Amino acid sequence: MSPGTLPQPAAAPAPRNAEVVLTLEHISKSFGDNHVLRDFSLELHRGENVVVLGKSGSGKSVLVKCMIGLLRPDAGRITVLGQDISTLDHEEMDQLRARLGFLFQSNALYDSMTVRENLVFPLRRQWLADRRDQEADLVQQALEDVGLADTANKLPAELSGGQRKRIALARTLILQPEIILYDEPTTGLDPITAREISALIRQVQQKYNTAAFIISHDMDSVRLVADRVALLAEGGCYAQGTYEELARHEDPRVHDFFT
Ligand SMILES: Nc1ncnc2c1ncn2[C@@H]1O[C@H](COP(=O)(O)OP(=O)(O)OP(=O)(O)O)[C@@H](O)[C@H]1O
Repeated sequence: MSPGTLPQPAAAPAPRNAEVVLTLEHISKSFGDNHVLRDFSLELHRGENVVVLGKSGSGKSVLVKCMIGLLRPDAGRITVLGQDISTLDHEEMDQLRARLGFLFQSNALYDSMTVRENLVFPLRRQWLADRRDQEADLVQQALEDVGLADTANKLPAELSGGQRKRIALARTLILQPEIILYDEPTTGLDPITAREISALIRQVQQKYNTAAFIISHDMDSVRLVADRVALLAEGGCYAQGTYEELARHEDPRVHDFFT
């Protein structure tokens, strides 16, 4: 790559006809007089990366918390992998969450555990007992997927910020999630490392055909990872389209994000 040349987005799959794996229908959520979500609707397809953009305080985290059952919307329906989450009991919700992957901004790695111990930790769930005898292979595969095959015996403190982000992603991948929720995956990383993480998000999508719901403010990353961008404003899905479509949008509320 010559200096100053921007990396081009990887060729995206054509997910529009693919199965819908997550549906948010007419979601509303208020805290007292603060009407955070108002009639928000969005669909996510298998194999598709959707980025949700929105100003600080617009309700992105509230939306994610509703999706994973940590907050109950006041109105609307959320269907994840074919299940209306309002009908699930605690255990059913837990089992559904195990089919989702989360990559938190903080990485949420255990500092006192080695990389291997961090990776096997999520496999210790009761209903995943059948995968326990494959632990070593699963750890190896997940570390290879993120390009860090030789770090199994290291502690998180011995790794760089970008490497810790990769290990956090490996820990998510070990559960073979069908949908991955990324919360600002490149925040706090330098621009080169941020691009490497964006490329990795694309590689994971292409290898496993996972769907991803990504919250990001990093427009370089948004351009690289998004098949579709949805703008959360005034509590609703204010606009959606490809990165290029929204960047050309006439409404300054939309294209201001891209300038
Ligand atoms: N548990 C809660 N109780 C009361 N208000 C809440 C609660 N959670 C979120 N809010 C309010 O909802 C609004 C949206 O918050 P949210 O954290 O979803 O924003 P965000 O878009 O994720 O912002 P940022 O980009 O800064 O992380 C804010 O006004 C916040 O104060």
